[in-house]
Parts: sequence; structure tokens; C-alpha cells
Amino acid sequence: MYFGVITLFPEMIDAVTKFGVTRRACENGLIKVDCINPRDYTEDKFGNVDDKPYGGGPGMLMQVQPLRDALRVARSQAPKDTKVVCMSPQGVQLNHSLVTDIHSWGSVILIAGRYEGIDERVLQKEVDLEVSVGDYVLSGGELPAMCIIDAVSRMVPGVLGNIQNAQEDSFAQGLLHFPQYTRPEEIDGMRVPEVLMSGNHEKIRNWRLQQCLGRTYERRPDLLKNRVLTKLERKLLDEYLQEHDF
Ligand SMILES: c1cc(-c2cnc[nH]2)ccn1
Repeated sequence: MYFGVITLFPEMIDAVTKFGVTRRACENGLIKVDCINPRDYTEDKFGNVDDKPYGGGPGMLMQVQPLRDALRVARSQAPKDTKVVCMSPQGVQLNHSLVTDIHSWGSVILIAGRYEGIDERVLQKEVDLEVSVGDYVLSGGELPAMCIIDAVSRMVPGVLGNIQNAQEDSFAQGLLHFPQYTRPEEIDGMRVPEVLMSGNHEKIRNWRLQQCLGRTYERRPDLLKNRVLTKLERKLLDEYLQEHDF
């Protein structure tokens, strides 16, 4: 999987290339992350990449020319026809389905804007998709870009090793994850649920599915709205709701 990142702060991207499973993925050649800095492509002798917004208003905007030229370099380094995604609060919400789509592309160029945003003409002419990681404004697009790099990389075969993370399974099913416990069995008067120490794998599987369904019902009912429950799922959820006095 190829990631090209257009960013004024390439050092920030070290957070994914120099730590954890994504670092190992880079070292193993399973993913490649290239950073291209628009400041290296300014035609302005002062190295400016931003300017005031027409029509007035606070802050500065990233100008077309440095971004367009940085994108040209990024495209030259990326596989042919790599899609361009701009990280933006005006974008579509990132979710498991979109992460899966981006993984299926095999490569992506991510624009991590700074300042108050980027000139609309870049979005019109160069960008295939705007993506948001939530309804809030950040100081730049680098953290959202790294969310995409991390989430998409985890889908690349070999990145998670041969232990498929159950976290993936639950979100793949459109449910929140079940609660997890590790040693000790009891701490501060709180015990691990007995079923998890029963050794009964069917009971454990059903308990976990019930917890996924119950938690999703409580915290993200929107995820259940369009979900057709199986008979077992309906039974488990009804039990959960009774036990929790819903
Ligand atoms: C994606 C990008 C952003 C963002 C980019 N620049 C300021 N905020 C916020 C949320 N999701």
C-alpha cells in the first residue's frame, strides 16, 4: 500500500513511520509512506505557501501553486492514477467502509492542509475526495491523514501478523467492540466476568457477541438502525436489554 502525504510538517508523519505496527510495515516493505512538502515548491522568494483570503476573514489560506506543484511530484512518485484525498471538516465521514475502499485502491495521496484551509481551486481540480475524521476543526490535516494511514495499513495482509485483531472483526460487522479483561482476575473488588474463565468457547463467543450488540444499542444505536439481526443476535440483544432494564 502506497501513501503520499502532502504536508508542511513531514516530521509529524514520523508518528506512524517510526512507531508500532506501521513502523514494522514500512520496514517490511508492506507499506510505503512518502512526504512531499509544498514549501519545497514555492516560487515565492520568501518561501510563502499561504496568503490572505479574498473577501476578508480571519487567518490565511494555502495557495494553489505550491500545492499543485507538490501534488505533481507526488503523482510522479505514486502508482498511475492514484486518487487524491484531502483531509477536511467538509469531507465525508471516515468509517470502516471508507477505510476498506481506500485499502482496495492500493495507493492514495493525502493532502494535509494547514492554516484556515486551502484554495478551493485545488479541491476542484486536483482532489477526488474530501474526508473528515469528525465534526471538529483541527490545526491541520496531518493527524487525520495518519488516522487513514494507520487504519488502512492494518488491512494490508501481513501488517497485523497472523493474529487478526478482533477489533477489526467487530467494526467489520458494524458493531462496537466487546469489553476485554486481562490478569489479575480481581482488582479493587472488580472481578473478570466468570464466563471468560469458563473455557466454554461457545458461551464466550455468545457473551462477546451479546456485549457487542448491547453496547452498540446503548452507545451507537445508529449502527443498528439498518442492521438485520439474526435470530441468535435478536435473542442475545433482548436478553441484554432485559438484564440492563431497558
Ligand atoms: C479532517 C480534517 C480536519 C481539519 C483539517 N484542518 C483543520 N481541521 C478536521 C477533521 N477531519
